[in-house]
Amino acid sequence: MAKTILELIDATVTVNQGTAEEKTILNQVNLTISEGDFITVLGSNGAGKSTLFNVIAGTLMLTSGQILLNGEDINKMDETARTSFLARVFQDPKLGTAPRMTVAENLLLAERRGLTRRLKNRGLSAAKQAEFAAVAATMGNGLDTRLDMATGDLSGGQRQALSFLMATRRRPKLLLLDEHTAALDPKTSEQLMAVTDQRIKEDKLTALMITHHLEDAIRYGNRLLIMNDGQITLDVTGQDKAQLTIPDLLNYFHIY
Ligand SMILES: Nc1ncnc2c1ncn2[C@@H]1O[C@H](COP(=O)(O)OP(=O)(O)OP(=O)(O)O)[C@@H](O)[C@H]1O
Repeated sequence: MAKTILELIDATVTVNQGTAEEKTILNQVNLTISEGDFITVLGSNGAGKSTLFNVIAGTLMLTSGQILLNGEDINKMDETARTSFLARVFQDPKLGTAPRMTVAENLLLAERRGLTRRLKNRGLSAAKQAEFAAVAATMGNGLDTRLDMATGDLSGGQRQALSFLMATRRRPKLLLLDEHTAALDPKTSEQLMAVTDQRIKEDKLTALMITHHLEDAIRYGNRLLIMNDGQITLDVTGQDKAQLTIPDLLNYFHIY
């Protein structure tokens, strides 16, 4: 059996406590994530999907319940500390890359995050440049020919491909994809999705991906969650997931 990497136990977040706006936005969620899981996450607007990611990433603290990484309570670990094992890609291509730095410099930054200053300040060698060109070429969108271009001048698709490369460069133990293809045109979105799937499989990454594309949620990953009103209302894996159809999913949405 695959090893458990992350566990949420009765995870609850209540905002605006003690006021008229008090609301429980994550409601006693229990979730066990195994190493190598690729979990697609569906749910209507406001269902709590980003809240779930925020709790895992440490941008939101639990009001009650527990979050365990390899069995250790990390509820008090802040967002910065969690970047040692976790990376996140957002919907907006502008997040996650520094616009005035070149593509190669951004990649170098991602690779050296958390290292000592001496190592960080090492220049960009020809060998490194060649390595980055090879990595960027795997994205299949011309990013490899733009290594010296300021990131702010890239197309949205190229910039999002760079964000994805930066997030996966150091093989995070946990990868959170927060609608990372939603802002792209259909062809570019499909291309990034295929590369995402390939990278997750090849590097044996553990990943969660929020999406509103029902087709993608069924097609990719080994497990599918549906969230509604701060709770996980469907959690299917393996064959049960593979057999799901779009009408099945629509049916769940109508129920909730
Ligand atoms: N920090 C916060 N303070 C108050 N309310 C919040 C906070 N974060 C989220 N919410 C509320 O919690 C609910 C769930 O929000 P969340 O962003 O998790 O939904 P979502 O499923 O990601 O939706 P979408 O598909 O629209 O991105 C919403 O009603 C939202 O307004």
